[in-house]
Amino acid sequence: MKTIAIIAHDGKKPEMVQFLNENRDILHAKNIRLIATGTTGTKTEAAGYEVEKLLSGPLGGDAQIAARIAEGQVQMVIFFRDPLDKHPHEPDIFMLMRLCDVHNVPLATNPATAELLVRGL
Ligand SMILES: O=C(CO)COP(=O)(O)O
Repeated sequence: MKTIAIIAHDGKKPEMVQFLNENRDILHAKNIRLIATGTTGTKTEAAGYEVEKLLSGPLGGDAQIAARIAEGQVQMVIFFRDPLDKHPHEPDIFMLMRLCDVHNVPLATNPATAELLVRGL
């Protein structure tokens, strides 16, 4: 079973919910397991998905997902970043993205890319 980590900054959470709604069939058909940072996870549950919720991003959620990536437990990351906002946990965000590259884990940072990745599952 593949695990996808999903994360969205506040300004991008509506787009994440829309993405999850639009891709429900494929995610269910492929038996995907979801993990998420705290608030993104709450929105994901509200959209009708089962999801393992980690800490909220600013409290270490990105770092927790980064650790899972380093341990080989995550096969894809969908991270809708808000490029127009500042984030106090920027170092954690960079660490997560860096570890995707270190471990060759597909990373989508916008819905157009995420759509292509999910179609390739
Ligand atoms: O801050 C985040 C990613 O950097 C997201 O965290 P939340 O899902 O808890 O809002």
